[in-house]
Amino acid sequence: MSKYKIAILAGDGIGPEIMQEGIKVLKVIEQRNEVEFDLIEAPFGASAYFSHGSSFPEETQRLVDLADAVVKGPIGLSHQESKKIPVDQQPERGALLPLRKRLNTYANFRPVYLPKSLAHFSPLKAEVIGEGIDIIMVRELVGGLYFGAKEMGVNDQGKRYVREMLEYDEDQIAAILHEGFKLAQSRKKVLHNIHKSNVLKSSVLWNEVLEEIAGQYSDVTVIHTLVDAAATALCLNPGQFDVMVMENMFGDILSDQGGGILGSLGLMPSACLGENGKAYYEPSHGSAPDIAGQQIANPYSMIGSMAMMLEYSFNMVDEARNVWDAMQSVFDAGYSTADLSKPGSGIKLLKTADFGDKVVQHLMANN
Ligand SMILES: NC(=O)c1ccc[n+]([C@@H]2O[C@H](COP(=O)([O-])OP(=O)(O)OC[C@H]3O[C@@H](n4cnc5c(N)ncnc54)[C@H](O)[C@@H]3O)[C@@H](O)[C@H]2O)c1
Ligand SMILES: CC(C)[C@H](C(=O)O)[C@@H](O)C(=O)O
Ligand SMILES: [Mg+2]
Repeated sequence: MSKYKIAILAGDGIGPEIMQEGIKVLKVIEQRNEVEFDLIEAPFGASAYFSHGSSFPEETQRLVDLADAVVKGPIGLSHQESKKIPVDQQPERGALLPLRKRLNTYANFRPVYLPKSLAHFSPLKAEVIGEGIDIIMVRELVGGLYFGAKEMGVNDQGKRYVREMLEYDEDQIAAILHEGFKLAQSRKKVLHNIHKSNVLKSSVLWNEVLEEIAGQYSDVTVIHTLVDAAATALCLNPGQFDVMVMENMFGDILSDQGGGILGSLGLMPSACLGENGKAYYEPSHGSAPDIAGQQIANPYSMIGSMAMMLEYSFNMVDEARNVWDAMQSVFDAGYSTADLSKPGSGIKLLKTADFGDKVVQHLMANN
């Protein structure tokens, strides 16, 4: 019997609601495999700030250090509410970025997936979706603008100013590019390198490093695309992309655009991987304060993140596949949550918990 300790950080907004559905799925996986999941909940995010005085309390820090994997719901407050917390202690700066740094999860895999049969979820025309969308965005997660030196103050002319640095060294760049190349090798052997070397020196170094290591992956074709052009191409012809590799900020923005072309951020799971098995799993989206507490959020992103954990942290590849298939079966049967079931769409509406229940039913049926 394998035993795994999983830190459960439910987070804010819709976090607890969608986490609940992911846990339902893990319980099923546990029942039918020689595996035991020790699920340990811990405070994290704005809710933790209010209850414990810190958005990443020490007890949670200790837990993520010893856990075999961490699953995390989205954190954060609405723009207005966030003013109740001092800027540096807000959960994005005070919890999420420190979690990424602590586990050194430099490689963030964000699948953007929509089979042809679900093209009606997308705001794009069926002919634009073509044979479907099947992209994995590989985002560098512990460098760049997010973690560079920052300074704010008043300059010699008495003007307030800010300076934040986009910093990378060659090892950080090589590490994420290797991830992109290896993934491309296991898929269509095409790597879209997303950059902005016409302006940013960071992209010039990025591309230099890419040229240096590309020889190790001679079976992979590299296609260079400027990030702004990539944004357009994602809307006009998403089918041209397979593996896209990019720095932190580009990946943040393009992955949300990925959710847009699918039809909902609720379809965006992700895996954040580091060295020596360190990993955490989270939806790509935020805490959705506009719909929190109403049981209308789509838990696909959270359940999908758990499927990625089964595959990457526990090597339970078949069960991960079963989870994806079960979610697909719910959609194929004509159901979805409110984000994808607009009035008149003909799609039968499910509450958050009902979606989780249906996934469980399909999983059990596929035993
Ligand atoms: N990794 C994270 O924890 C993370 C990621 C992004 C944003 N945030 C934080 O979340 C807060 C809200 O940010 P935002 O409103 O800009 O973005 P958001 O991703 O929370 O929401 C954007 C839109 O997508 C919808 N949406 C998101 N997830 C959904 C789901 N599972 N099902 C159905 N609809 C869904 C929301 O209702 C909203 O209309 C902010 O505090 C932000 O900093 C956290
Ligand atoms: C909340 C925020 C810090 C985070 C990011 O920008 O990385 C989020 O938008 C994401 O995409 O995970
Ligand atoms: Mg984002």
